[in-house]
Amino acid sequence: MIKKVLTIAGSDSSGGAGIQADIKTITCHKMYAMSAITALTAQNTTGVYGVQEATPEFVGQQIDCIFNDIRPDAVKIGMVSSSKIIKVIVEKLKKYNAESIVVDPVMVATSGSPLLEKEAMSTLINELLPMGTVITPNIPEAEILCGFKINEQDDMLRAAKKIATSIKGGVLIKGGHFSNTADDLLYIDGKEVWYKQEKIYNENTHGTGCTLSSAIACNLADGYSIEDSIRNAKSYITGALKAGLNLGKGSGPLEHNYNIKIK
Ligand SMILES: Nc1ncnc2c1ncn2[C@@H]1O[C@H](COP(=O)(O)OP(=O)(O)O)[C@@H](O)[C@H]1O
Ligand SMILES: Cc1ncc(COP(=O)(O)O)c(N)n1
Repeated sequence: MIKKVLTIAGSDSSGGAGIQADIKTITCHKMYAMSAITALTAQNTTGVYGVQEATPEFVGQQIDCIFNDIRPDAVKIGMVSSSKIIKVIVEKLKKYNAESIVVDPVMVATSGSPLLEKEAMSTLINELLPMGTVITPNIPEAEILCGFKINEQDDMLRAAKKIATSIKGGVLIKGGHFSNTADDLLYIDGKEVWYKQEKIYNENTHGTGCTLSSAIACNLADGYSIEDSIRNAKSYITGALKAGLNLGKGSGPLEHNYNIKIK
């Protein structure tokens, strides 16, 4: 039976991040993708130029339609922007007992544009992150969550341990923002697991976080453990970066379908 994966996130008009990256990733994993859109962004590889939020009621209505008809095997959550939207997502995920939830605490786009309202930060931290089977902050997001600067890998471990005190699930700190390495760290059940990867010299990293979190959700839907899901997802993102797609005037998108052979 085909696995079904839901993404709750924002739309990226340029197709590299957000809902579009998620649907491409899920489809490339040969799974069935569904979406609840939290916001429309007018965005391209150079920046975010406009945001039109969905109402919280409409976000809730989309989630109801999905769960009342085609129950997802895993859920990925990306851009959530406002406190009211986060609250409705939390309420619905609890109502439907959603499982295998990957929360990517999206705060700022790769281009530097904010994607989360300031007032929503505490709701994100106190209500949404604790629902995650695994959460996937990048270095700047992890710094906000732990309250100190992360300059090296020892700091990543200290940060993960601190963040894990208020989260039941796994904490994956992504190391893509370091200059020499792209090693990610999972901290789960008091154990650290490193996913080592040398840096690929490709400036086109628009949508890497969205893609990784969706790929983790796909692997969870397939029944892999959290540890193995991240290992497989890391291998997928590395391949998508290595494929070397070069589109747009700024930080371009990934080649999601690098491993698909139809023609
Ligand atoms: N240049 C790179 N080379 C190899 N892996 C990378 C590179 N940039 C990002 N990654 C990987 O992509 C994933 C997303 O990480 P990151 O870019 O840190 O997150 P975000 O997109 O949320 O800022 C991580 O697995 C990270 O290690
Ligand atoms: C709608 C939307 N959601 C998320 C991101 C973050 O993208 P990245 O994966 O590069 O951190 C984005 N740029 N746009």
